[in-house]
Amino acid sequence: MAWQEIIVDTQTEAVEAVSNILMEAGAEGIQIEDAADVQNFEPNDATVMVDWDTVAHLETGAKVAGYFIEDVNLPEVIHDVQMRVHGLAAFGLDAAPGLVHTTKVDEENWATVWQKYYHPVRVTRYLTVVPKWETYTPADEREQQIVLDPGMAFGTGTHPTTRLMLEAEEVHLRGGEQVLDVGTGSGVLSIAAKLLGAKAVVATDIDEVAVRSAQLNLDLNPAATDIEVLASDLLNDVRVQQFDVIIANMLAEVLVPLVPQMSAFVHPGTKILLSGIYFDKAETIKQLLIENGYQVIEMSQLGDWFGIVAEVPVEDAD
Ligand SMILES: C[S@@+](CC[C@H](N)C(=O)[O-])C[C@H]1O[C@@H](n2cnc3c(N)ncnc32)[C@H](O)[C@@H]1O
Repeated sequence: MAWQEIIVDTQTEAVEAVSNILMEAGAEGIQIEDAADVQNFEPNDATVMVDWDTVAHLETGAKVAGYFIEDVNLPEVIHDVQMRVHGLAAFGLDAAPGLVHTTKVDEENWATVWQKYYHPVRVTRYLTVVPKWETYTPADEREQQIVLDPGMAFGTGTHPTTRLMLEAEEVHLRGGEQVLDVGTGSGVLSIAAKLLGAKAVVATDIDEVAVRSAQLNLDLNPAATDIEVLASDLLNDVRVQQFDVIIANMLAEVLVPLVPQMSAFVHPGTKILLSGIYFDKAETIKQLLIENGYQVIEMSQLGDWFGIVAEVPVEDAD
């Protein structure tokens, strides 16, 4: 059996909490390397003397590695682990630097590993995510299919943060909208927007792998026309225009600079659909929206994750 290794660079005091996070994320085993173990090492009668100059060890901090079975959805698990490690500060634990990385995954074999485990999922009332190698017959004529090759990008449609956004799109899109999808990942939310009647979509991602993966997924969906995918850090490379709907499923740390930047891209009535918000950041993002002139109209929760829908207020006609 092959294993995926997810490693968190952290501090001694956070080792136990990070180990718990990795176990809760599905790790089958944990390995800890802690500089403090070397510093506090006291040989006793039963210990052979260790010459630390000749043994590879950490000089500072700690590394916690979790071992996951090969079918794990790596981008989604990494995202979860990253969020929860960042969240430790709220409990007074210093987990810095809190970097999450993996041992190299062979991109060639990635999809083959997936195919055994990845099947159609009806994510919302009308939207079903179907892997590209499956032939699927919808249960009724209202059910729409988003065909995806999961590749290396985040967004198979089943992660709670993506589900919150798909549900929000289903509720708030009316048809004919110009949509901006920031941090498109696999492109899942852009494809959904088109299936729900959007006129055109601009989809961005900072990650070139995601940009390529989104483009490949658009090509699998006949409805995914008029979607422009571009590489951009937040909105830096997006041509200024006014969108009717802006969607972003990203960590709160990334939403914080995004919210003020959106002001140049909205008009009265523009809807903002945000997700990727871990529960302890929901109030911060809500207040940030209010400070930037938005009216928060909906907050939804799935497990530990929040979605927020806000709107640019429309002036009263009288
Ligand atoms: C949680 S995933 C969301 C993917 C997909 N939209 C979904 O809902 O499933 C967040 C995405 O945002 C992208 N991202 C992170 N920081 C970004 C930034 N500063 N600018 C643009 N995209 C960014 C990541 O590469 C990733 O693809």
